[in-house]
Formats: sequence, structure tokens, C-alpha cells
Amino acid sequence: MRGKCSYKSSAHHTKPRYHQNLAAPAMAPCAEVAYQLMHGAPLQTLLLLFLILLLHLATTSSRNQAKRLPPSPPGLPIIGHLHLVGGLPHVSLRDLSRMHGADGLMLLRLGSVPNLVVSSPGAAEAIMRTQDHLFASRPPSKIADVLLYGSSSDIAFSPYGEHWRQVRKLVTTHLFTVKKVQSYRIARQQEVKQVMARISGAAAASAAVDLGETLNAYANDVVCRAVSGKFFRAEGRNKLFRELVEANSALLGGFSLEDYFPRLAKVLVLNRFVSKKAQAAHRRWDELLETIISDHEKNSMHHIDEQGESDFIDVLLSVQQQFHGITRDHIKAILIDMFGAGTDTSSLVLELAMAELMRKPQLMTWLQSEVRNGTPKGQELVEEENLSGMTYLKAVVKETLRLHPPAPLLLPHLAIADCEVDGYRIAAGTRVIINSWAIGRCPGSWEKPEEFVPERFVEGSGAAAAVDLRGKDFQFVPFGAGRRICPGLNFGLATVEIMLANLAYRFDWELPPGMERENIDMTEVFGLTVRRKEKLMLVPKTHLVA
Ligand code: HEM
Repeated sequence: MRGKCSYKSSAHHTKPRYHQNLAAPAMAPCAEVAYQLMHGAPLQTLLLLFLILLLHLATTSSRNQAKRLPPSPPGLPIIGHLHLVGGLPHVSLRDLSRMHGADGLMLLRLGSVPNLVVSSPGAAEAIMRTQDHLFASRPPSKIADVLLYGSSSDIAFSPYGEHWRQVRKLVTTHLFTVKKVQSYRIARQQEVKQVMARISGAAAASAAVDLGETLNAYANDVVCRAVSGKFFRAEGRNKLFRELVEANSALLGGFSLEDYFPRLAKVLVLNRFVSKKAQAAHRRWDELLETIISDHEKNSMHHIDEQGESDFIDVLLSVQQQFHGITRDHIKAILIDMFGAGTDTSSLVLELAMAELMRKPQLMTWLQSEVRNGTPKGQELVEEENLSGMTYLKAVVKETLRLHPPAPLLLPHLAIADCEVDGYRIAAGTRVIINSWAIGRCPGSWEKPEEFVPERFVEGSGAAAAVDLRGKDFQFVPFGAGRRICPGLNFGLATVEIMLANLAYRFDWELPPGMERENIDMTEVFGLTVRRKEKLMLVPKTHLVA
């Protein structure tokens, strides 16, 4: 589909500078014409005039075209701006955008592909609200095709179109309603209880816990359980799922050669090697999912949980007929999305919240006193019904998402039509990178943008308190916004809040001997999600609940 569109964001007032220097090139030819007219050679003069007019139109129109592209830093032949991206693209793209961008927009050529980098709330609004219909697609990815049963089977990597609309509707109306997410309350509670028991064991032995690893297993188990019912631990399936999620994340993460040199990648051995790895991972996924789906088909009644609610696979199988053309492969691709999108994201938020709280013990104390005072005396665990009044807990989660959005560049979007954003021309086929990490640290929107200050989100503390994370306020888009906003938002927040509350309720936390708070290393490693480079090892001390 190709079409025209035009947008001028209300947040920006800088006019595109199309018309400068237009008079200058006409000066010398004008003098020539005047001379010709005075010396009486009308035919040649008219011809000359006509040629000058053509030349003038050609030069000004090509100059206007160039001016109307978003600004770019100087690039190199062949690789374009690829060398400027670096190991932490969300950081380097923010810095480049500050130096070379205008109105939060910058155009980079990465290999042979144009990329629009979006780094301000106003520009994000233009892309994900005003012209969302033109930017809601995804660029093609060969690796995603191999892993996810073709180019449009799943949700996250499917191009904008009828199939995506169907599968998106399927999950939002059947898997991620508030009611459905609440129905997994007991399952979450049981998973939290298991983790607390493991941490209590470490506390009794005065041993350190690898918190990242523990929380990743928890988030994986919560998704596993919602997807495939309470027997998900049978035959070590939860561990296998975790292994496969890691394989996908390594294959899909980062800035890959095939994305930026699609033609060249076809002939390179490296590409075949990556493809083989993707095929191997795909076969393992397929085998595992096929077994679990067949089990469900044979035995559907066994998967009804305590609330009378069925797991994702049951739901998908039962509504398959209502959704036109949804095949078994589509179901498998959707399930792979659930694991990929739902595991690392939630566990990273938890790990980073704990790392930030360990760096600022006063904030940990505030959180602990809120959670301990807000839970009925003698209760073994914080339960979901206790969370509603815990405003500081929610503020800590929001602040973690602001400073450390797990998917800092969201997933890539794609322009499906030629259009105009803030006066700049964007060509169909341009990839769009929305830097949610940079937007969350935008000095125009946030006070002390680089500091971890959960209080900013507590009611009564100022304008930031009302800022929403559900895609309405474009200075804070950790879940994206518009048509492609994360459909698992409620599921993810529920997974995070109940665990963080219990970590603060049940334990006091210390650093391993010899380690100082200032030395907690927040260095990041970039991938499909961004994780901490160093393990977060903490020593739990059991807090006795009276
Ligand atoms: C704190 C937890 C989470 C965060 C921060 C998060 C963040 C995101 C982000 C940034 C996107 C891309 C939005 C865009 O491209 O504009 C996304 C997409 C998606 N997320 Fe999440 N997510 C979380 C949890 C989950 C969970 C638990 C699930 C499912 C179990 C899930 C399923 C998905 C799916 C299926 C998509 C693709 C949507 C589409 O392309 O239409 N997410 N998420």
C-alpha cells in the first residue's frame, strides 16, 4: 500500500527551512538576460530565459527534496551510519540525535536501509498516534520467518494487515483481558511462594542468591503456567522453554547484518550459519509445542485451573474456529511470542528495581515499610488484593520502567507509505526506531531525568505523578503506544508487582561481603531486551512476619 499523508506536530514549532538560498543562483543569469534584451536578440533571449527557468526549477526542487529529509550525521559509503551505532544503540542513538537530530527526528542509513530514529515525546506522538496507521507495520526479518512459521504467523513480527489484526484481536479479547489476567492470581501466588521458599533456604544458609537467574526462572514459570496449565514442570518443560527463549533472544536480538544488507546477506556463509541455528531452534520449539498441544487436545478438561479458567492453549484451540484462517502453526507462533515477549521483560524490570533499591537503601526502607504495613498481620505472603493501596510499590515499578525500559528501542516499526512528519519527508519502507529509553530520560519532560526517584510518581508530588504508562502520555512509552502497544501489559505488571512486594516483605537484603553499594554495576548489554552485564548477587535475611 502506498499513500500520502501529512503531519505537523503541535509540540514543535521549528519550521522546516525549505526556502533559504533560493534567490542566489538566479543572479548571474538575470544579468545575462538583461544584457540580451538591451541588445535586441529576442528569440535567443526567450530560449535562454526558458532554459534558466528550467534550470532554476530543477535545482530548487532537488534542493527542497534534500532539505525535507530529516537531518543525518555525516555517513560513510556502503555502511552509511552503521559504524556510529555502537554496542549500546539506545545510548549512541540518543547522543547522535542530540547532536544531529531536529525535533527528535534523525535519519540514519544503516547499510542499505533508511532508518528514522525517534527520540522525543512529540515525534513519538506523531508516529504512534497521529500517523500510527502508517507506522504500525514491522520490517521483514528472515530469522523471525524461520523461527515463527513464516513472515506473518505470529503477532510481534507480523506486518500490519489482516492476519495481524486477527491474531492481535484473538489475544486481546481472550488472553489478556483484565479478568483473564486476574484469573491467574492464584497461579502467580503459588509461583511466588515457591521462590520465597528457595530464597528462605539461602537466607538460612547465609548464602547469596543470583537474583537475575531466580527472577528469570520465576517469570518464565508464570508464563509457562498461563500458557500450558499447571503441569508445566513435567519432564522439565519449563527449563526447556527457558532455554529456547534464550536461543530466540540471541537470534533475534541486536542489529543484524541481514537487516541492513539484505542482498549481501543472501550470499554470505555467515547468514547460512545463522539460518541453520534458527532452523535448529525452530525444530525444538515445534517438537515441544506439538507435544503440549496434542496433550491438550487429548485431555482438555485436565487443564481447567482453580478459577475454572483454561490455559492459553485451551483458549486458542477453542476459539480457533471463530477466527478466520488461524492454523495450528499460527497458534504455535503466537505461543512462542508469549514466551519471548513475556519472560525477559518482566524479570528484567524486577532485577533492575532491586538493583536500584540496593543502591538507595532509604528507598528500599520506604518500600518495605509500605508493604509490611499494608499487609494484614501474620500473613505469610503479600497477596494481590493487598496491592491496591501500595502506591510506592507502583511508583518504584514505573520509575524502573522509565529509567530501564527492558525493550529500549521497542520493536522496529516500518513506514508503509510515503508520508510527512513534522515537515520532513519519510519514504515508504523506512524502518522506524523509537528510542523509548531516550524519551524516558528527556530533560524537557522529566526533572532529574537520570536519577532513580520513584517519588515523582506518587500522587501529590507534581505533574509527573499523573503520567500514564499505557500509551497515552508520549514522554513515557515503555510498552509502546498505538496499535502495536504491548498486549501483555497487565499480565507483565501483575507478574512484577506481586513478586517485588514479596521480596520487600519477606526479606531484608544485603550485599555480599566486601561489596559496596556504589560498586553495584549498572552496565548494560544490548539484545532484543537490555540486561545488566554483572549478576546481581544479594544476601537475603529473613524478616519475621509478626
Ligand atoms: C514489564 C513487562 C513488559 C514490557 C516492558 C513489554 C514491552 C513491550 C514492548 C516495548 C513492545 C513493543 C511495542 C512496539 O513495538 O511499539 C511489546 C510488544 C509485545 N508484547 Fe510486551 N512487554 C511486557 C510484557 C509482556 C508479556 C507478559 C507478554 C505476553 C505474555 C507480552 C507480549 C507482547 C506481544 C505479543 C507484543 C507484540 C505486539 C504487536 O506487535 O502487536 N509482553 N511489549
